Amino acid sequence: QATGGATTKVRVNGTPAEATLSTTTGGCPELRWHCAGATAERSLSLEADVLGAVASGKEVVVRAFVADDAARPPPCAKAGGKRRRREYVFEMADGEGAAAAWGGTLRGCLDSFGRPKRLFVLINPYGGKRRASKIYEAEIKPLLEAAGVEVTMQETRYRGHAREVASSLDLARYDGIVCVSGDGVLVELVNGILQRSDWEEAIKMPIGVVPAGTGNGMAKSLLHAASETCSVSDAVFAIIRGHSMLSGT
Ligand SMILES: Nc1ncnc2c1ncn2[C@@H]1O[C@H](COP(=O)(O)OP(=O)(O)OP(=O)(O)O)[C@@H](O)[C@H]1O
Repeated sequence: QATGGATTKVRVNGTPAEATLSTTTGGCPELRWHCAGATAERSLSLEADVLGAVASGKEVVVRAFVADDAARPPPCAKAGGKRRRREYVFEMADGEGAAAAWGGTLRGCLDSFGRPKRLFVLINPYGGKRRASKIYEAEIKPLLEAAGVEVTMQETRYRGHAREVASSLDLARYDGIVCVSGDGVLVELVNGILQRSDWEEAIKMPIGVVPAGTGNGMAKSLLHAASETCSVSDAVFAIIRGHSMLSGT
């Protein structure tokens, strides 16, 4: 709040720039900067583009998930193209105090979005083309780490295992459950939850699905409803941003 709208001299990944962190305007807070000599202003929407942010010394490192053409007209325009992880290092001309203030404001904004912090991830290594475990290591884990999500991972070892896990999982330890699978494991998970004596409370647990099966009908329709394409990284990013199957968002 204290830094809302103020323009500050920075270096962004080494290039001198003027940057603004606006948190006071209505709509989604955003980070905008204009590099010396550049024509276009660049912007990141905290809600739609940013995974996490940390201040360290006089730097603020912002981890984002954006399309290559990150220069977009503000505010919060949807990026075209495939998103990938990018890191922006803002070195504050005003030093450590300014970096700490920005870091605090960014974290405060990100925290206010109600994103999940602790996820239980269930992976079916035998679903679809049997690539779920590789997909997890290569694409899912790095994104969740960049977003600072604490993950407990469990691979299903046999048919019916997901149902068993869901029927006895200590749900208080998690903000959500994610299936890296097709529809079969997802159905088992829901059935396991419905089998619990506390099912009426337990069924409120947010559930997400990352497509790693054959048909992936559920992942496709959920991502379509959220105007996202059906890719692993889009599904993970939707989960990081707090979209889940049961909330219907
Ligand atoms: N370790 C395992 N060994 C054998 N079968 C398993 C194992 N883990 C889960 N399963 C079973 O695999 C079945 C299919 O899984 P899943 O839905 O993930 O993939 P899929 O059938 O390829 O995808 P879709 O359902 O989207 O077409 C599930 O019903 C589940 O019971």
